[in-house]
Amino acid sequence: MNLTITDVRLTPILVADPPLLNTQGVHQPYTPRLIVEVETAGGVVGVGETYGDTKYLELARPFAQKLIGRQVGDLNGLFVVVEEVAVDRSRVSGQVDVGGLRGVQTADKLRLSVVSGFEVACLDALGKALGLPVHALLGGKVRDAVEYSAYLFYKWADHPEGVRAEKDDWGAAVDPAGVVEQARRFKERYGFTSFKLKGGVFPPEEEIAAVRALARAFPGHPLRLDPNGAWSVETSLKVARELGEVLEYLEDPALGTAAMAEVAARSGVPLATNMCVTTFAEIKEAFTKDAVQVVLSDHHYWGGLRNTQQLAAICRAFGVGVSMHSNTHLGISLAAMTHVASTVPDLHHACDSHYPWQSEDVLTERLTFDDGKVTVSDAPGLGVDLDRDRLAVLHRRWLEDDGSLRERDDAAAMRIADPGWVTPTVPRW
Ligand SMILES: O=C([O-])C(=O)C[C@H](O)[C@@H](O)C(=O)[O-]
Ligand SMILES: [Mg+2]
Repeated sequence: MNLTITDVRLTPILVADPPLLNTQGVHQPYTPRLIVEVETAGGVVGVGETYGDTKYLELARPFAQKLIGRQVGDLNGLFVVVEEVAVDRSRVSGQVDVGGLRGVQTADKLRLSVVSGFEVACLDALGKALGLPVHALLGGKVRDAVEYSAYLFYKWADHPEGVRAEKDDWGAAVDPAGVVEQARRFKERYGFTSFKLKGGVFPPEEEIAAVRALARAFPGHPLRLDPNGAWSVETSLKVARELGEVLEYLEDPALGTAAMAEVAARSGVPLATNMCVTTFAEIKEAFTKDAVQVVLSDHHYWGGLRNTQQLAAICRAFGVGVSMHSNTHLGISLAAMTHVASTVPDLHHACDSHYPWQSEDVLTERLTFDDGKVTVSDAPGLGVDLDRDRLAVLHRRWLEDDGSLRERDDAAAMRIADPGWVTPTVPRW
């Protein structure tokens, strides 16, 4: 079996996204993703998916060229080769800014975010070539299904008038009643039993009221609130006092390890993060200061499925919980998340996924949630098939875009509705 990589195809696409609100603004009507295909001399094709903004494409293109002639099973080599690709320094700030819903922005992290799409594609190809599911290549599943939580968002019924968009059927959710209604639908449609509300949108009192309404409507169900670091330490402590009884955890209430450590020390509520621990380099300080009790991994920016397993092992050693974060993603990534999550022994919290918000996909068959869970596929590779016609349609949308949607920019999308909008400084409350 010849496992030499002979071709790597990169297809940037724009996928429909509803008007979901977060502390920065609102989601654009279409968001960029990159689909990676790795083909071997034996004719096997593996697929991966990652961020599709220009800064990722700029790295992915030269990286793809360097992989031709290498072995698809040389996963460690991906991390060596990517170091040879220069990162445009103007693309990284080295800071956690409020635009960084995913934490610090570094050259390494940019590279890892690109590698992850290729690592998944290589694992898919390797699995298909060997007749083994990706979870087997990762050491084997320890569960047959992976549980996800309902990812609730404040949202408008529609994107601003005059903006080209796909219509969704979720309606508006801008108050406690709307949030509860959205949660009911999530439960009805997918069977989710835990709920996460994306906060940092309205003043904390309104978000506290929404979580209380959820607690009344779904007694005993795990609840989370995530304002993406929008609150001060004092506000975080107030919310923790008011909601401590009903929250499974509070996610990134305040920005940065020092602030998180203070909130953790002064409140009894467990804190989760996908903002202050987003790289291996950030682990030591955060764990030493006991700043977080749950790390929400994301294989995209941690550098793939095997790095996610390494993160889980470190968390285990420190008695810190692990679960998964998600941004807008398609079925390839949901399959990848499910494979890796199935191999992590102590996964004690339902993982996040935006997938229910994505009405479009590039697969011949969408993945489904049953009782809030995705069944772990035992088919070779990821167990998904690319729909080339759909891929072409979504790529055409990217080609035809004048450039305004090719970079995800929630603040710019908000300015269409509210021309005076500027990305809020933090703490916002
Ligand atoms: O858990 C989180 O912090 C996120 O999911 C960040 C995301 O960027 C989310 O807020 C979004 O896409 O609006
Ligand atoms: Mg978060």
